Amino acid sequence: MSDPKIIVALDYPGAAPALALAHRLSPELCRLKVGKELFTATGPALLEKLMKSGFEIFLDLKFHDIPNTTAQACKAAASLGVWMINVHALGGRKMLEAAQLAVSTCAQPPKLIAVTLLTSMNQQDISDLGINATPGEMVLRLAKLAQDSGLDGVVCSAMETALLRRHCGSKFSLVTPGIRPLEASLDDQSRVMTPEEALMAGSSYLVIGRPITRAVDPLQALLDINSQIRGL
Ligand SMILES: O=c1ccn([C@@H]2O[C@H](COP(=O)(O)O)[C@@H](O)[C@H]2O)c(=O)[nH]1
Repeated sequence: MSDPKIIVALDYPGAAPALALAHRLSPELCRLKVGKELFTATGPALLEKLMKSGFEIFLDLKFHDIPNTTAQACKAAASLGVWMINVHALGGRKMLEAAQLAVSTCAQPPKLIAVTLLTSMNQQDISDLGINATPGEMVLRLAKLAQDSGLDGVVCSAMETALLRRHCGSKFSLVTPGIRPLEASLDDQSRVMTPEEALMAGSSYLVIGRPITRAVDPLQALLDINSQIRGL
């Protein structure tokens, strides 16, 4: 089976545009991400349709709550048959361990990863929270916590990928949004890298939304990026 590196973020308000795009793409070229907007609008029914078309799904709901609530939410998400789910590392060790335990008891456990520091955030945003650390220091600390808690990987920016590869090893999944091809608009992202830079630094998977979904020809945009990263 192929292991496409690109995860296309289906950030749409409803099922119709998401399915229209999915029908133009193919599971050999990409995986798909369903996030808060689309899942809140459509629920599990859309996931079933996408999975029937052969796509592996990253269900990006970023659970962050007390341990019991997060664990039960992870169990419910895992039962949907998706490839990967996530929680916020800032929920802390007890929450992460509870989530991991809940997922591990499922018949077909999805990958479980933790969001470290959102790729939209920069040094000023961290300082505003009263945290005295650089993005790299904060991401490393949260990634180690996620790894110690038994998770499969983290969401980070590709700017931290090389650092995390050194400290967390080659098997830890590093899933990186904030990917922007050269000359693409940054939109609301702060810590960004190009697809080639991210994979050369050691990213496992690249989450890409608007540079593909808002392209005049989304399939061509995906094919272009796949050809830029071929062999990396
Ligand atoms: O730190 C994070 C965590 C999640 N995301 C999600 O990834 C995509 C990125 O979309 P673009 O259009 O390529 O900016 C989006 O669904 C976010 O919710 C993230 O960007 N950063």
